[in-house]
Amino acid sequence: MVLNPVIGKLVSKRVVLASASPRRQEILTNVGLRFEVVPSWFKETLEKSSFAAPHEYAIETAKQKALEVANRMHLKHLRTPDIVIGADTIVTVGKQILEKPVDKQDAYKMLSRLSGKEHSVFTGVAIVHCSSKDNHLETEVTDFYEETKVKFAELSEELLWEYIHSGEPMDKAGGYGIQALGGMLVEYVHGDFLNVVGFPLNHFCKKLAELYYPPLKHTIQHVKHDSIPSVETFENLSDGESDSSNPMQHKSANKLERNGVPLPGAIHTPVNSGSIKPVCTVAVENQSEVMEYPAKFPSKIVELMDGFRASKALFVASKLKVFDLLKDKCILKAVDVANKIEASVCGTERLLDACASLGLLEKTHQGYSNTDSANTYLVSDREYSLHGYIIHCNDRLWHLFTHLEAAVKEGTMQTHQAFGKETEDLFQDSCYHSVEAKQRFMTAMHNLAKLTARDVATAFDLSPFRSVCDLGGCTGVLAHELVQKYPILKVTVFDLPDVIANVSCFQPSGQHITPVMFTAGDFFKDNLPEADLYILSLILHDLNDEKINILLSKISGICKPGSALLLAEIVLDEEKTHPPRAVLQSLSMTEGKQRSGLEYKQLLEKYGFTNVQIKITGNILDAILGFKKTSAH
Ligand SMILES: O=c1[nH]cc([C@@H]2O[C@H](COP(=O)(O)OP(=O)(O)OP(=O)(O)O)[C@@H](O)[C@H]2O)c(=O)[nH]1
Repeated sequence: MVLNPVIGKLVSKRVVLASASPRRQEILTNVGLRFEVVPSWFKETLEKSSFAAPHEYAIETAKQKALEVANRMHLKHLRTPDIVIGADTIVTVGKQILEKPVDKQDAYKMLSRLSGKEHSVFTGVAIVHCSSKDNHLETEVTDFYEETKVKFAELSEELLWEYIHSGEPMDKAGGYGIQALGGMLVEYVHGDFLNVVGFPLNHFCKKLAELYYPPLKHTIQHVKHDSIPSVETFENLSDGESDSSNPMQHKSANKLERNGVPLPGAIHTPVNSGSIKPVCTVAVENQSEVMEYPAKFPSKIVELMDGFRASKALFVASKLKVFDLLKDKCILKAVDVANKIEASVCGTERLLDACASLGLLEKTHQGYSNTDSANTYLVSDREYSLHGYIIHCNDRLWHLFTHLEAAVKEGTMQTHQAFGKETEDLFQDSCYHSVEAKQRFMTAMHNLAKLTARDVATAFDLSPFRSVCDLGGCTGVLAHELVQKYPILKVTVFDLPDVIANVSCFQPSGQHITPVMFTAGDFFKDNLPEADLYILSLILHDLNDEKINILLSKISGICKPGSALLLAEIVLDEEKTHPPRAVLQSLSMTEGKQRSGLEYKQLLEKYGFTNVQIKITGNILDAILGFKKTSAH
């Protein structure tokens, strides 16, 4: 899933591959790039001896291929493409450059030259960004090359001719196809295999990442050197002002020149890491013109506009149990999935393609299969499955959010409008109306808790405590994490009788598991079990001030000095705009609210807890710990 964000940057662009090579088309299609193919008419006749090094020849040929297509498309009054990609692959052995053989005799000469030796394969790539100004085509070229070393075994005459007669060598640089029969001739490959096949995909993605996500000073520590930026890096960058689908807005971070004149702030790097040399049809421009670029593409907004479609595709695929069908490496065609889920073939195919585009499924010519992440999180019976929670999002939250406008206008939860029931009845109905619904809701909560419990349990040093009571601790996931980390702790989970009656099937098995105690009760009405550490995980944000007052007064009342209260909640930043997950949750208009770190501190202090510490875990839930005032305070 690391490549997708870079490739995704090109989704809204008209991309043209200026190549007739089916291998290049396949390599780029396989990673989800959408493009048109317009083979170049540029004749590969540049004078090789005029280039100082073979890779310069490959780069120049790639560039001319791409520019020929860009110019032709522009002149023919076809819509000017946004990006044209050209490539050229050559083989060098000694000082000789080998391209595609012209006939069998030529192939024979090439292959015998390569027999028993190591040679280099260079692919030059040009990424041409096009724009049309006053009907003039303007182009900016980013180019680079990749070298791979390949060693051939000694080839007998018989083998050589048999291979040539197979027909494979004729349209391939150096007279062989490493991806097919030619692979049998190869002893080793040092470097990028796909570069030999005709397109250095990894270097291409790095180049795109450089263009579309140049490192910013404050994010540099996230970018692994010499690697495609991680998803985290992309998110960081795309969330901020730096986000742009127009790489030309990042000139100062790239090596940019216009008509050979370095732009202000341009950084120069060694030639072989690629260079951007704009090729313009207009005269040298002055600086103010140079700085004029089209408005940046609103990728974040487009992503948000499409977000609801993506969510619903995930919900429906989960509801139809598509990921269950494709578990355990099962590969199915759309028609087979359609039969099993009793849906139309055309609809199923569109849904499966949508899931593939979202990185939830993989699509090959054999059919569709789960990605690793779908296997772990979307198959309904997996340990960390989010299936139950996704169904809850689909069946409940989705409907609530369709009434968001009214919710905002009225400032109230729209349960009645969405479901014809009041909130309390609805919860009872949807989550507990049948054994199955109860089980599903508890599984959803249980699995979500498994994702967060460890980080909450280890947020602070809890070794001074001897007994813990997790109020509303449901199936006891956090309780079990605590006894695992602090085996001498006596941990009690206190929850409603309906919940406690169903916790047994969620308990871990094994001889060495320290038991957790479960006590049924209502923390608003009943006496709380004694403990020197109380926990409220994901409780306070759902309660109104009155209920908070009842609960915190009660806990504070039974806490002895030195005892503590641990909250697990999402802590908002002080502007209350981050993290978005919590801010968006607030839109449900529950009677409670999300709070910032300062607000949690003040809340705990109000009920006699001091020395409040907050730990932002980096997980979904953060942790807040406050100690009951000792008499010295
Ligand atoms: O092991 C392999 N080595 C090379 C290839 C294919 O060889 C050609 C290289 O030729 P060129 O770069 O000139 O590209 P063309 O096919 O002529 O297409 P253009 O329209 O882009 O000029 C290339 O197709 C490689 O894929 C191979 O398949 N295996």
